[in-house]
Amino acid sequence: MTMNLTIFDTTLRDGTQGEGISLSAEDKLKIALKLDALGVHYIEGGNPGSNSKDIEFFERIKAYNLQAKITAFGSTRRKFSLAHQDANLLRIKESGVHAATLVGKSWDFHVHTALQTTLEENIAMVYDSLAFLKHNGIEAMFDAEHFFDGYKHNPEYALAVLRKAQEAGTDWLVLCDTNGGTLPGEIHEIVSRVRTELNAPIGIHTHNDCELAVANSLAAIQAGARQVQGTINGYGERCGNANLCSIIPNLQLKMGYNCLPDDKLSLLTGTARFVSEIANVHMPVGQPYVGNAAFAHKGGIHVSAIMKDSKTYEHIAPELVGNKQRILVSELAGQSNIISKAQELGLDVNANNEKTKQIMERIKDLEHQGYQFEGADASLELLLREAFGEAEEVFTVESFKMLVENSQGTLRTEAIVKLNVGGEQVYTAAEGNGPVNALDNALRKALVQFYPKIKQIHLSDYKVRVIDEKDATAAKVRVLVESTSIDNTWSTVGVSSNVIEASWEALVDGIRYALLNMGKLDAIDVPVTEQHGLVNH
Ligand SMILES: CC(=O)SCCNC(=O)CCNC(=O)[C@H](O)C(C)(C)COP(=O)(O)OP(=O)(O)OC[C@H]1O[C@@H](n2cnc3c(N)ncnc32)[C@H](O)[C@@H]1OP(=O)(O)O
Ligand SMILES: CC(=O)C(=O)O
Repeated sequence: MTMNLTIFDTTLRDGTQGEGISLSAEDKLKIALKLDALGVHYIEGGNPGSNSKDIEFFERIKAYNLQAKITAFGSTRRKFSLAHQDANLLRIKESGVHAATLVGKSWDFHVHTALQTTLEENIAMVYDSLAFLKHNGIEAMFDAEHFFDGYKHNPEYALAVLRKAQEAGTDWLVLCDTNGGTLPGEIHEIVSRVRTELNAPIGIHTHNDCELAVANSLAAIQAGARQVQGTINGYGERCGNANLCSIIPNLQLKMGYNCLPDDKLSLLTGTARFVSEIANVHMPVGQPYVGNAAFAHKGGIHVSAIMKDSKTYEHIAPELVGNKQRILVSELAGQSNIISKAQELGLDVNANNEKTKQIMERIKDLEHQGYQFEGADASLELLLREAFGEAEEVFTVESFKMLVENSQGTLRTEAIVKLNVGGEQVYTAAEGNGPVNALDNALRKALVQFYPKIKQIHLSDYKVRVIDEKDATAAKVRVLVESTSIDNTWSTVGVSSNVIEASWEALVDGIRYALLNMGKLDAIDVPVTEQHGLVNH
């Protein structure tokens, strides 16, 4: 029979202890709803004894009928005080949660150094605080902080703390590798020993300081732990917490445990990206399972095999976790990459096609010159469509000119562009707060009368990279431009030893791509004005 595991998400508590992560009560609500939809069992919402934002979260979340249990976090009572008078424990009770986690010391060194109290007083703090929760009808989890370090230094004391927590009626004993320095073999051995000594169900909470948080969580489960604590995308203090986006599919797809209902696992990628968006933290492309490149194939040999059977280079079907396969085209491409990409675009292509070989050579040559198409999907599409004769000529560029003038301390930048749109010549001038902005404005101004929909497009990112640094200011640069419309984002690339020219190339490709994809015809409904052929200012 498949074993059920309990997934405890602490993105909203331990995740926010990660550098650069700050969530408002509103952000926390949105993430909690997403986590609930994913099917996790516990959502640790924060620390009501810490700040009013968390108190607000616990108040507002009551309006929702969630499947997951919302839990509050706090620590054991302060030394030499009474649990029922402890401000932090009272805040937990007042938050109205039905489940709470208390962190307490299990390493004698910490008791002496951080708490500066006696080993006996710490044990009393653990007992009193957990008993307080139970007395108030709250499900209690004990996060035994630094348990593995504590066990290695003084196993009798570490186990005595757990025994006392169990005696207080604790529902879960959660063993924490707080400093993240323990190895998987040690975790397995220590969890196994704890299981022989105590009856309460065991949970695991690990940190990623040795890049082992996921491995350590799996080792604990193999040794009999039944609850895993972690965060979405591994956010957390220092190097982060255990990444649930890796732990859950490993446990469910590889080790045969039940973590989430089967139909929910496919929500994992969407959840990871949603949380990264709200937290405003860029996701590493290569993040396992849920990253953009987790199932992206670049090497020609890989793509050739993938086209025969995806299993040749994919450890699972990406759809199981809600991700998708991507084929990248670069100088490492073989014909298979081009064929696959072209097929995706609906172009008529086959391996015997001489054109495919020519395009491959052209892409390799352009990459050699400094272009990079794996990050410029739209430029690649234009290149392929042009090569297959399927790109309509929406406009051609006749010339452009830049003027940068410093007049009495005021900098003025103006761009003038000359285009040919359907046989008609258009000159436009526009100012901008810099050369790229001026070029962008002039280009749009020239085209908007033919294609009003370009008003919906804006430039959302602009990156410049120097390609051969040794040539200093004469070096070639690669410009990547990201453009966005209401429901789409695309990237284009330009390369030149002149940053203006590289930017112009990327800008023009960005607009051309948009016009081809929006459908040129639905834009011609605007009457042609007498302004055509004039210089607009
Ligand atoms: C491993 C973990 O991740 S544990 C969770 C860590 N998370 C956080 O700290 C975030 C939220 N924390 C906070 O908002 C604040 O630290 C608060 C509100 C909890 C406490 O704030 P303050 O009262 O100003 O104390 P401060 O943060 O400076 O120091 C912590 C105090 O708690 C004591 N303490 C630490 N752990 C425990 C514990 N398990 N049980 C009881 N007291 C503890 C410390 O000894 C220290 O007391 P001292 O001031 O007498 O030396
Ligand atoms: C409780 C906790 O976050 C830790 O020990 O790491």
